Amino acid sequence: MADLNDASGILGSFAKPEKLIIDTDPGIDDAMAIFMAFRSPELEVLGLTTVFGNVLVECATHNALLLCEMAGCSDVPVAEGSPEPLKGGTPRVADFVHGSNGLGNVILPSPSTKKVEKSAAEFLVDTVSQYPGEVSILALGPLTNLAHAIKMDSTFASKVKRLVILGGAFFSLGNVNPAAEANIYGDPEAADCVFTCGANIVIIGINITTQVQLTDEDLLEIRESKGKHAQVLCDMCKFYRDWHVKSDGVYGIFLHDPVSFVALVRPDLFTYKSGVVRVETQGISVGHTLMDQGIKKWNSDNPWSGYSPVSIAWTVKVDEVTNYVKELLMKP
Ligand SMILES: O=c1[nH]c(=O)c2ncn([C@@H]3O[C@H](CO)[C@@H](O)[C@H]3O)c2[nH]1
Repeated sequence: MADLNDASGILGSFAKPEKLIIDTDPGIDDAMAIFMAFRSPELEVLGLTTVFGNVLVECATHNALLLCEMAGCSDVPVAEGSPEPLKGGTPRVADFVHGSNGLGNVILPSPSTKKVEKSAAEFLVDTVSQYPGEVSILALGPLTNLAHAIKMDSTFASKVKRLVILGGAFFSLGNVNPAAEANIYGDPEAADCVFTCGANIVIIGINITTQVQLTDEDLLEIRESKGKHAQVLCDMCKFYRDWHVKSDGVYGIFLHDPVSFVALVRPDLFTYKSGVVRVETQGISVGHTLMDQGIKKWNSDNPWSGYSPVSIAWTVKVDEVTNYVKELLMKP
């Protein structure tokens, strides 16, 4: 497994950018992470795949196309993914966090491009097969598309370079309820499938992402900067910020998706623990993520036994990650 604390592989050479697919449900903090990825020369964004989550999947696709266009990257393919969780039923959406259009109710033009014909799972499987061992995936929403890809191609997991996931709350409170974080709660069966698939996985939980915030002062500084997308992002963030005041008493925003993006490009700014992670799929704690850290030798097998370990972010260099996000958002 790659040494997560060694960033030299990705940062040492700009000669060969790392191939990346972003699986996303944009979403205001998704928009930030997507813009950040497009502004990072060490990455080559091969495509966006969309999923329900912060918004319905049709809205996620609309927003993904629009964000690509705003970034000047309208040639980047967008493949629409799952409208519902693996087991079916009405998807849970978080319009109370992101506004009814997912982008803070900011009025924006419609995209002029269209989604590709392939489904998200087909796009993931085909692209990863085209470049085995070379494509990383940044997963910012419920893990339904990835679970479909794993079920579609039994070699998918072994061919993904790195899978960096925003999801879960490790040994801390969720944000849907005390047990569960929104992305995992949105499709717990998919999350359990992905976490146990054997891929090279790094999970960034909200126990990490809630430590990294932009204050109202930071948002003002970004708005007044010459950052390429600073104005529009700050407009979107008004709605998101008001939710944080109401929900968490925070006069600012949590940087969930941007922090996960930073973990992709600057893994050295985090420490990690390795262990098997399972997801509760029933009962009052549905969506709860629980890691066996391997500290205890169990007397008998349990539902964690026999699966490959994943890495979960354990600590974060808060100031350095915050500054990394700010600098990228303020880049002209
Ligand atoms: O349902 C939600 N409730 C929240 O409080 C909340 N805060 C942020 N989010 C979104 O869900 C992911 C993190 O759990 C990110 O995509 C946030 O935008 C939330 N979703």
